[in-house]
Amino acid sequence: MDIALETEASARSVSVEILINFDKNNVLDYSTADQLDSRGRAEVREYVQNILRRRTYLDFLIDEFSNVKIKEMKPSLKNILRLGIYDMVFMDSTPDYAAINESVELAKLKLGSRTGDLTNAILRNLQRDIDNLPKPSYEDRTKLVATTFSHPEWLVERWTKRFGEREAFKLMQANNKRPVYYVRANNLRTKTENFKLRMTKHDIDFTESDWLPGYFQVDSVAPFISKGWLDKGFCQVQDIAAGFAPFLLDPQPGEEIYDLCAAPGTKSILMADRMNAEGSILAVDISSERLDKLASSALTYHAENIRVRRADVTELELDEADGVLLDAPCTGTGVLSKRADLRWRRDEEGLKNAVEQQARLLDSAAKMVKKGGRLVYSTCSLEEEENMDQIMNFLDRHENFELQTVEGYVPEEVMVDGGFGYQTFPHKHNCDGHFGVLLKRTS
Ligand SMILES: C[S@@+](CC[C@H](N)C(=O)[O-])C[C@H]1O[C@@H](n2cnc3c(N)ncnc32)[C@H](O)[C@@H]1O
Repeated sequence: MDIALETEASARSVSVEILINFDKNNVLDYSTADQLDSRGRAEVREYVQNILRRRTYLDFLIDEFSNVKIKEMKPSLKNILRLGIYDMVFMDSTPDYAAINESVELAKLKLGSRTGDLTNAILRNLQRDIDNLPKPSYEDRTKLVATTFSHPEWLVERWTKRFGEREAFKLMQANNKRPVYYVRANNLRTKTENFKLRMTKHDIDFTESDWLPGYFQVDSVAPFISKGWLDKGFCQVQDIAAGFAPFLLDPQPGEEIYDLCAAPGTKSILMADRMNAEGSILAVDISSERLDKLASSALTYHAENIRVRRADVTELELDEADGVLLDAPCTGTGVLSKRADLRWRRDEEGLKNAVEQQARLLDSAAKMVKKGGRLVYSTCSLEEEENMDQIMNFLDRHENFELQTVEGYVPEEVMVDGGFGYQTFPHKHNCDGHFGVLLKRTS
């Protein structure tokens, strides 16, 4: 076997392991991919996210072409078939015979020759109908849509009710596409103009955004990894909508800034850049593992004004700062293209818990803002309870805060609520879904 094929074969096998673990434990753990080279690791992430983006539809196809129902299948067979069918239906670059052979070999290796034969039979059945695949035809509309677009039924119901069916379809379609990527030039290590020249010199295609300075939409982040530009701190991979919250806080050189819920730190680094690393950023997070990543990034990016503190924000007492960013933990329904796993890990109960946790975090964050100071609240959620409803409830509890306009900080097309907040949507704005507001402490 040549090296490329060998890498692909092991990437398939590792992907299946990761998907089995996800089915069993609801945890997406890529550590088994560490044994592969960088290309193999990238392939594993692609495979896993692609399968998770299409999971319900793939399971529907398995049931259509197999005599053994998916409910009765072992997790390993289920995931080998999902991967094989994904390749055959969605990947033009993999010939069907190769997808079938690889899947059969993997099934034999993991489950024995009889399961290899079963895999072969199911995939060959599908291959015969590949140009005329069956479509889900359930009477239950929610189930039909959930299967077609591979989203959980609770989200289908919620979004259809809120946006109407046509727009909900567009949103789900956007979630099932390959994500859009942006890189941001880090001016603490290079200058945006030099970074542009560097990309041009290395024949990297990019589109400079006119939404925020220093952001470039790119096809893939692979060249930035392979050329070592992330390790050298020349640029960060950061969705442009994730950049809005730090721009809204607008930290100035010399100010005292708290980044609560800061890890892994992409927004802290951006703020350090905006402050020219002058003044102070205290980056707080409850997770030491994620804070370690933040501390190491701060070194890489020359963000010398960042200090880190491990703490639960709801129990933290600090002096009042000029500006506080609360980038709260949330359901993440705005990032389901990049984090396809989240759609299977979230439910209505999780949404309720997130809302309660965000309210507690907001109340604590409010205590750390000095009079006249700013508080930015942001999420990567599309859900109103986590976003503007959350802020309205906060304002009911805190009369000494008022909403400020976001005009002048973010592009007009993403402004909501008369300019008192921003919200991006994957199907409308060609980026992840993020929400944010700017609050001022008045007394
Ligand atoms: C949305 S992520 C933050 C992303 C980060 N701002 C960035 O841009 O890289 C939310 C973070 O909140 C942290 N977190 C959750 N509950 C917390 C708490 N009670 N106190 C402090 N951090 C908490 C999580 O560990 C997680 O790192």
